[in-house]
Amino acid sequence: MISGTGIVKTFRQRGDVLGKNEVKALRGVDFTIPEGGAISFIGESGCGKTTLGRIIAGLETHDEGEITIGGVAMSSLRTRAQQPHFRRIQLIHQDPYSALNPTRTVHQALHDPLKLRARETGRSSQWIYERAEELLGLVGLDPGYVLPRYPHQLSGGMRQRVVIARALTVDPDVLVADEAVSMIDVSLRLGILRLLRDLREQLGVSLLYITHDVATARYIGADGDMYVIYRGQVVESGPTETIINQPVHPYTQSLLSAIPVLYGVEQPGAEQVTPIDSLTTAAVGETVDDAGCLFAPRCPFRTERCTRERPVLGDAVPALQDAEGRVHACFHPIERQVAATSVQAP
Ligand SMILES: Nc1ncnc2c1ncn2[C@@H]1O[C@H](COP(=O)(O)OP(=O)(O)OP(=O)(O)O)[C@@H](O)[C@H]1O
Repeated sequence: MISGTGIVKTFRQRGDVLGKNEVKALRGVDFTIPEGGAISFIGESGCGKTTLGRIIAGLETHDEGEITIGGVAMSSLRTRAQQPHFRRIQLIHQDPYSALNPTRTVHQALHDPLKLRARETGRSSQWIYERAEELLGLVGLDPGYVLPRYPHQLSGGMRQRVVIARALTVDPDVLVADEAVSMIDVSLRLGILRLLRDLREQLGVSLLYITHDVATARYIGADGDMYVIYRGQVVESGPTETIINQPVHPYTQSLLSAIPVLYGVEQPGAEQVTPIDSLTTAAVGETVDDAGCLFAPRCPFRTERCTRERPVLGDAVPALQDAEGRVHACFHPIERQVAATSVQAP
């Protein structure tokens, strides 16, 4: 199990002593990735989800908080000693082309990490070749075809499968998929999502799925938890199906109201919330950063209290965690029917 508590990250520009241009990317985030489970971080661009994914994968430092991997608190270790722990968490980037070295064939891309793995586990060089073929087979590629090829000779979907195969060379416990299908041709996306789900089933690897897209998050982690992030704060979290079917935070409701219609003729629930995208960014700029709910300037249900006080996840009214296992940071949590519902075609 991997967990994080109170993760804070602020980006500061060099020389910005007064912190005038600092960006509060994460404001005290808690999360748990259960063994073999699938969770998702969801939110609009800039909310901090990529930064959180990078911190979890050990690719970015954080200012406050603790990451615990398999019961070991990372703050108790020196950077070098943290590396084998973070290696158990592999990040899959959204752009498979930039993730692969264009001057190296697939064979070369897999050979180096496998050679290291062979050394660690006392295996032969023959094993390296066999394992490369096995991993490519596992991600649905024909080793004979892809091994001698360079990234540019493969489709976007194939490249992403190679990136996933490379991540698997170290036998990870967790795959962090950051918008893993957003730069892939639409027709190939479902195949990659299905592959991630299959890998979880076959290998028992946990998935952390980072996205702005509710539908794919649901596909990947319907049985896991969803964390809705707004401006660096988790505003609602809990079982994915509960969050999608009975969201209580107005931001989650806005995200869900904005889901495109998927099947046949559908209409949004009667209580649809104004999709936040239709609000101006000027409204966002009105947020007073040190007080009040971060979502208040865009919230159609805000009250005077919301502009004065900041609700904390789990502390807000009512009690800590409701019967559905969901926590939220809102003073006025009300279930609203916002997701699209099926209606009869005329
Ligand atoms: N290296 C950096 N230096 C300064 N600011 C950064 C840096 N990385 C991220 N940020 C800022 O931190 C905030 C969170 O960024 P992050 O990339 O984590 O968001 P995101 O939700 O993943 O967005 P996207 O989906 O667009 O990648 C943003 O305001 C971003 O501009």
